[in-house]
Parts: sequence; structure tokens; C-alpha cells
Amino acid sequence: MASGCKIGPSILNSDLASLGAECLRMLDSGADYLHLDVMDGHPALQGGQFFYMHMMVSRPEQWVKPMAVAGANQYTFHLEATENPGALIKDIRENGMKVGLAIKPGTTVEYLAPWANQIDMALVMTVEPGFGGQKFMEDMMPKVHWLRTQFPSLDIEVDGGVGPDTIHKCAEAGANMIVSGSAIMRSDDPRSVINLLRNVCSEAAQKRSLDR
Ligand SMILES: O=C(CO)[C@@H](O)[C@H](O)COP(=O)(O)O
Ligand SMILES: [Fe+2]
Repeated sequence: MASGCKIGPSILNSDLASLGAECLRMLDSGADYLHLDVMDGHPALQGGQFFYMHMMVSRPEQWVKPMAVAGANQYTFHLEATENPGALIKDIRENGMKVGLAIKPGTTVEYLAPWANQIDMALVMTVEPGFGGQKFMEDMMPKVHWLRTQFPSLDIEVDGGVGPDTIHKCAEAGANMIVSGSAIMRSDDPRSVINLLRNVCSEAAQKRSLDR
């Protein structure tokens, strides 16, 4: 089985002047992990035990060590950004982090499949990488469904436009790691949004296991 349903707020759109406080606010609201988006030219963060890095950078190889030193727990890179995914996976592991592998909307899931048994998590982007607040791309759900069918125990994350209106599609397709930025960060009650996302996801996972 995948590692259970987890909700990871993306703090890309939060007040960057008080990033530490925002991280604590999310953990206090029940977040399972923090999804930290890093783009070329943007600084990384220091320390922590829930830090899952989403590296939207052109040369992911160069940030492995700095992120490990900074205390990142998982390093997710984009398949499109490297010519040697195998070497990068090995390097991330040797630096003590879990491995996530992301694909952009235009990349078919067959490119990810050969690596699925070597990674901890597959990230199916549900928007073009870049910024928060974009519209959820429902047509990415067949990728999630295909991965869940082929790799029942793989952690599968969705990222982009996910919130109370779109979580059902993600959960039914088989995602178990849910990134949500605007929907959580802009809510007056982040705890209830996180709980709702987790409940929908858990119910779908339970139903899948009963159906098997
Ligand atoms: O990686 C990205 C954007 O490229 C995301 O992590 C977003 O920051 C999620 O924000 P919402 O789409 O949920 O507002
Ligand atoms: Fe992200």
C-alpha cells in the first residue's frame, strides 16, 4: 500500500517575509508535510523535518547536496530537466533523502514508468509548473489512474489547482499525496480544508482497497 493520505500545503503564494511562521501555522493546522517550491534563482530554506522539495529547476543535479545539508526530507525533480534520471536518483538517496519524480502536463506517463520502482513518489503536475492559483487540469487524471493501477504501492502526488472543488477527481483517480496552495493558504480555516482534503482522499483509498 502507498503510505496513506497526506496533505502538503504549498507555501509558494504565502507571505515570504514570514515563511517560518507560515510553515508553523500549517503544521499547527494539521499539515502532514510542507511542499516547498523552488525555482531557478530563488533561495532555499533552512532545516526542518517535513520539508518535501519540489525542484522546478533546470539543473536539478546541482541542488541535491545543498538541499540535503539544509535538512530537506524529500527531493522531487522533473523528469524533463535531466538527461540521467538514474544517476540523480542514486545521488539523492546517497544524500539521505527520499526521491520524488515529477512530470509536466505535456509528458506522458510512460516516460515515468521505467523509474517507478526506484522512486518513493511520483508527482503528476495538474498545472504547468510556475505559480500558484492556476486552474486544475482534470485531463491529467488518467495518468494518476494508470500509475495507481500499475504501481499500487507507489505514493502518487498531485500538484496544482487542488482544493475542495477538485479533490474528488484526484482521490478517485488514486492520488494519495495532495499538494494544495491557494485553497489552504487563502482560507480563514486552513485546518478544516486540510481535514476535508484528507477525508476525501482516505475514503477513496479505503474504497479501492475494499474493491480489490
Ligand atoms: O508547483 C506549484 C506551481 O508550479 C504548486 O505547488 C503551486 O504552488 C500550488 O498552488 P495551487 O495551484 O494549489 O494554488
Ligand atoms: Fe509544487
